[in-house]
Amino acid sequence: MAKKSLEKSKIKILLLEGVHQSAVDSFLNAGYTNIEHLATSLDEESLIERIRDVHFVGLRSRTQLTERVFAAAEKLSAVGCFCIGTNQVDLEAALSRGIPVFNAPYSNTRSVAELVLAEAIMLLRGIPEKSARAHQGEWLKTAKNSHEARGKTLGIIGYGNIGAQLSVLAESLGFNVIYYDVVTKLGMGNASQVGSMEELLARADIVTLHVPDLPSTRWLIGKEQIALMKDDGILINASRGSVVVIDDLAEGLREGKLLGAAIDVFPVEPKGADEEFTSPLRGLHNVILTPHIGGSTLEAQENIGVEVAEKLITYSDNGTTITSVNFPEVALPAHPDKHRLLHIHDNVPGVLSEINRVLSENDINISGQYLQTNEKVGYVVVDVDKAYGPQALEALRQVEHTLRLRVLYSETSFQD
Ligand SMILES: NC(=O)c1ccc[n+]([C@@H]2O[C@H](COP(=O)([O-])OP(=O)(O)OC[C@H]3O[C@@H](n4cnc5c(N)ncnc54)[C@H](O)[C@@H]3O)[C@@H](O)[C@H]2O)c1
Ligand SMILES: O=C(O)CC[C@@H](O)C(=O)O
Repeated sequence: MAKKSLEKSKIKILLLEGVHQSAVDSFLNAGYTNIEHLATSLDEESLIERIRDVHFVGLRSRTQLTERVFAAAEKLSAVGCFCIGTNQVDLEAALSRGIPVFNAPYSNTRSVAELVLAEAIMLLRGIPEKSARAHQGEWLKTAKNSHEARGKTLGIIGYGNIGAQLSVLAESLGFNVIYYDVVTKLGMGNASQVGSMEELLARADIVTLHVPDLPSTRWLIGKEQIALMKDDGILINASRGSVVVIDDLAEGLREGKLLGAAIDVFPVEPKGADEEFTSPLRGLHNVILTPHIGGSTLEAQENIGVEVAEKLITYSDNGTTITSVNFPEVALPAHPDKHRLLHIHDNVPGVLSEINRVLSENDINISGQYLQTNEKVGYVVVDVDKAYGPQALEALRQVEHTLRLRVLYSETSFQD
């Protein structure tokens, strides 16, 4: 049989938004040399043009991978989000085309936790206003509204990877930590879970948000919730811009209900450095505004680059989908001297037996078979140890409900 593998140098990788060089190096070290590395994101139209011949795309939080983009991405095999959040990707559109999406769930969590802790202390001391005044030549030397962190109550909403890590750091500084999560979770150290968000809002001196962007977390904190917070409370949001009603927060700050706030994420964020950032929070004293940089440290970005590139490389070379956020997860062994067929299909009864019928009719011997499904998609991986003709692959593609068939030649991957 003629060798069908696409040379790795022909597999096109598009990396957007200044993904760290460590990602590029990982691809190069794995033999993938056809890499386009852009410092910015692309708008939908530009992306539609650029993505047509791309096999793997890497992005951060700014690039929107919409249904229209996926429809144009005929060769796309997988998506790498070089960050935690995946709300910028239409995961359903990806899944319905048999495209797994990967992210980096841990690599920047420490960076966010450190920033939030620093902001909590700065806000407790009124530093944003004092610093701004000093820059203007004023000397605001006062202890008014200035507090130690020791003994204050930090309320964490969303006790996941970031929330739990913050909890440990905060306790070591003397904060009492309480948290609210929709899932019952064991607290780190002496931190204790409270039964409702309302209870947390009423008890915490500082409320910090670490929930994902979900329909249930949209506008979680608005006028009503701010009213429940302590007078002179502090609100920190480094999760997603859709979680806080910014106009309500601005009102709470202007009216003096809240002592301060630190906001890293916004309902609408500038697409790039040349677009003006607008927000009703601009100009308010004791408010720290940061341009979505909670996870933007060199350490985190370098680790993320390696982590996500490795996931894409492993999927390309071997078919493994472990930790994909939208796809059935399969951990696969190496496949020396075997061809590996990756069959992705709608999860309906009968597809597996149909695949095996085609293999049997084409006299293809199966040396290993793996199957995993989620509610929408089935992922069948078959290692075969016998040469086969193009008609067998075509017959597999013709199996009803097939979304995609990829073939990995023994050592190199073949994109189809
Ligand atoms: N600012 C940044 O640069 C930056 C960097 C990294 C992550 N993030 C964002 O931070 C957030 C948290 O990330 P993570 O890695 O800790 O996520 P995670 O998935 O590990 O934890 C989220 C937690 O929120 C809980 N949760 C879900 N809905 C909830 C609700 N309605 N009320 C209370 N708890 C709820 C979940 O049960 C989970 O424990 C995400 O939105 C992520 O995108 C932002
Ligand atoms: O790096 C980014 O653009 C996103 C950072 C953060 O929001 C994440 O989801 O990890």
